[in-house]
Amino acid sequence: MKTPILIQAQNLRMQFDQQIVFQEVSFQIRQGDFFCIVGPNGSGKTTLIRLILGQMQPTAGQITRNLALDQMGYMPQFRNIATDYPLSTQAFIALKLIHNWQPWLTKTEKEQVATALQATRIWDKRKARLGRMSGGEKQRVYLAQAIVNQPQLLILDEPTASLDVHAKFQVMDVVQELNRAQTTVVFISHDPDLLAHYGTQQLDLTGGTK
Ligand SMILES: Nc1ncnc2c1ncn2[C@@H]1O[C@H](COP(=O)(O)OP(=O)(O)OP(=O)(O)O)[C@@H](O)[C@H]1O
Repeated sequence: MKTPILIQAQNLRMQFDQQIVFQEVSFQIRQGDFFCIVGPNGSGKTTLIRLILGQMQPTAGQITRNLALDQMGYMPQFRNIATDYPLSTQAFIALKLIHNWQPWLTKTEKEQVATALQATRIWDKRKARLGRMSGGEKQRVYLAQAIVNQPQLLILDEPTASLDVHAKFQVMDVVQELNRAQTTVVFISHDPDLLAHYGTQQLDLTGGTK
């Protein structure tokens, strides 16, 4: 039996001034998918993610979300962080949960941070300063922040692009475990090995302007 549709896109067209980035793009993302978006630089992968996240509206076409915006977690492309960045790993992950009206964590929220630290296998580094961690560890911290409120849909924009082979598979193993535990994954990558190994669906934006 097919699982429920979380995202449905019909005939999407995206244009900035005279530049058509893509058009006639249609797809469905179902619960449990490991949905890969591929295409060369500038083909509109990040733009498509911004449409899914509701941060932009398409020039034409329709995108329907059958889940709330706060049910989506997003890990952007690699951001390096200065070595003197003052926050610990766990404090950085908790930033996602801090509310202006209550600037401390509840017991449940502390448990959510602990769960995210364990799921991404950085529990032992929870008190380490983020700025001093390796590239692969930082990526797992960003991943932990993206999953701390247990989103139904997790969107990853080239999560392994800057990593060596070992660190790459450490990140991907965590993502695969999350997917097996029913988190739907949307995954942008240029890495054919990863796409073949983990992907269950693929949307190719190559030549999307035609
Ligand atoms: N807000 C914007 N205003 C104008 N042009 C934009 C805007 N956002 C994206 N673009 C343009 O849309 C095109 C697609 O950009 P996008 O970042 O989505 O591509 P991408 O496939 O993610 O690229 P990469 O693989 O290099 O990350 C680019 O030419 C970019 O300059």
